Amino acid sequence: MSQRELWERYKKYLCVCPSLGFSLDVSRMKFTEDFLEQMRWPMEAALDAMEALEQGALSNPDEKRRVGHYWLRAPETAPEAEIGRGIRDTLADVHWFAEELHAGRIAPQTAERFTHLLVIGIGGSALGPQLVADALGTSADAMRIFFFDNTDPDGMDRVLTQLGDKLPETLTLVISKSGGTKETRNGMLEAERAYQGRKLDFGAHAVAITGENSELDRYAKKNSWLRTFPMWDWIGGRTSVLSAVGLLPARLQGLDVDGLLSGAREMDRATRNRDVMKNPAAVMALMWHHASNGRGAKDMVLLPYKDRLQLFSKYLQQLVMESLGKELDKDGKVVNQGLAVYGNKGSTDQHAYVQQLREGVHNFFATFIEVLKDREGPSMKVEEDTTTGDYLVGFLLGTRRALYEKDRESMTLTVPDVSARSLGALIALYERAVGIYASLVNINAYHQPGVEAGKKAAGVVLEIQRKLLSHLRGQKGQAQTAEQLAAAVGAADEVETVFKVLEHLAANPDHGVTRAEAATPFEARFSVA
Ligand SMILES: O=P(O)(O)OC[C@H]1O[C@H](O)[C@H](O)[C@@H](O)[C@@H]1O
Repeated sequence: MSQRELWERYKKYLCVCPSLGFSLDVSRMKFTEDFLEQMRWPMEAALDAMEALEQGALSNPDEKRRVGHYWLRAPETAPEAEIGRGIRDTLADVHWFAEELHAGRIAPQTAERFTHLLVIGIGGSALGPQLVADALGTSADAMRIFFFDNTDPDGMDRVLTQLGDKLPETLTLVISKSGGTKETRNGMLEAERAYQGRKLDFGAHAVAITGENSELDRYAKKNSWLRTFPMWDWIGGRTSVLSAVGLLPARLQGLDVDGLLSGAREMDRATRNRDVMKNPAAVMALMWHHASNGRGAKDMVLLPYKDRLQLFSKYLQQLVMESLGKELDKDGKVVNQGLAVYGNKGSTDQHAYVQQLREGVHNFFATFIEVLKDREGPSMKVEEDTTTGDYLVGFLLGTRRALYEKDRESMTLTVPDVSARSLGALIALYERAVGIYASLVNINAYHQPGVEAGKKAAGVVLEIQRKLLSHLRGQKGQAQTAEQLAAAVGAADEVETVFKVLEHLAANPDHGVTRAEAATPFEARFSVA
C-alpha cells in the first residue's frame, strides 16, 4: 500500500477517545472488511459477556467467582451496594492513612516520619505497584519506594543495603491476595528479621493488603501490625492495581490515585461502546485475533517509546499471558491458547532485537506506544530545529515504516503524556481487550490453573531436601554420592532432584553440607560434618 493509501486507511480506522486524548491506529494491520464482518457476531457475544461480567455474573466459572475490577473505578456500578461501599470506604481509608502517615501522625517507632516504603509481593501483587511507581514517580515523591518481588536472598540484601540506615523510617507493605504465597512470606520474614536486627518492632512498621482471614491477615493481627487493607475475592491479582494493592503504595508515594481511577473510568466508558470500530478494546482484541489467527500464532511485541513505560510490557506479560495462556477452552476442549508478550522500550530496542523483527523469523506483530509530551518544559536543540524528543518520534515512525516495508504488522497507541490519567486508561484498555479476546476464543481469562503445578513440584523438592538433611545429620561425617543418598531417603527415582539439591546445599553455608570432589561431578560425595 502506498503512503497515500495508508493515510486513507489511517483516517478510516483511527479509533479515538477525545476525552483522554487517546487514539488507536490499526492502519498497518492488514485485516480486511471481510474479517470484520466475519467477527461481527462473535464480537457481539463477547460484548454481551462483558456486560454480564460487569453486572456481577460468575464470569470465572471454574473458581465460581465474580470478576469485579471494573467496579473499582465506578463503585456505583457494583452489583450490590455493600460491594460499592467497601470500594469507597477503602479508597477513603487509603487517603486517610496516607495523610496521617505523611503528616507524621502515624509515625515509626524511633523516627519522626515514615520516608521510605518497602513493598513485598509477587505477580499481580507486585507488577502493578512497580509499573505505577516507575511510570509516575519523581524525585519529589512523598516516600521512596522499594520492592521485594522474589525469594532471591541476594535480591533482598541488595534492597536492604539500598535502604541502609533508613530502615527505621521505612514502612513495609506486605501484599498477597491469598496470603499464603511463599515468596512473599519469605520476603516478609527476611524484612522482619532486618527490623529486629535494629531492635525495631516489625509490627509497628508493617501493613498488610490481603484477603480476609488469610494466613497473612492472621499473622498481621496476631503481631499487631499497623493496619490491614482488604483484597477482595472478586478481584484477580493481575487486575488488582486499581484496588488497595496499587492505590495504597501509589498514594503513599504521593502519586495521583484519583487520576489513575478517573483515566480507567473514562477508558471503561469508551470500551463499553457497542459500535465496535469506535471501541478501542474491541478493536485491539480483533487485531490480536487477526494477527495471531485466534490461536496465538504470533507474539505481541510491545514498543513504548518512553522510558517511564518500560515496565508496561512486563506488567502486560502477566495480564495477557496468565489470562490467555490456557490448555482448555470453556467447553473443556484442548486448545493450548495464549499470546506471548515481550518488549522493553523504543528506541532502545532498535539497537537490540529490532534487527530480527525486520528481517528474521516472522512470528510477531508490534504495538507501538507513542507519547506526545516529551518532558516537563522545553528541550534544547541537539541539531538545527531538532530536539531529543523529535528524535524519539522519528525513530518510532521510522521503525514502524521499516517493519511495514517488510510486511510486518503493527498498531500504534497514542497518549498525550505519561500522567496518572493516561496510565489508568492504558491499564483499563488492556484489561478489557484481554477479556474480550478471551471471549472470542472461548476461554476463561480469570483463572490460572497451570500455576499450581510448579508450586506443588517445588514443595516436593523441599520435602526431599528435608529428608536428605535429616539423613545426613544422622550419619555425620559419612560422605555419600547422590545416588546413594537418593536410595537412602527412598527417592531413588528422584536422583536428579537429589543431585541438584545437594549441589545447592553444598554451595551455601546454611546447612553444613560439604562436597568432596571426584572424577566426575556425579561421583562427588556429600556429608555433614
Ligand atoms: O497475591 P498472591 O495471592 O500472593 O498471589 C501472587 C501471584 O501468584 C500466583 O501464583 C498467581 O499466578 C498470580 O496471579 C498472583 O498474582
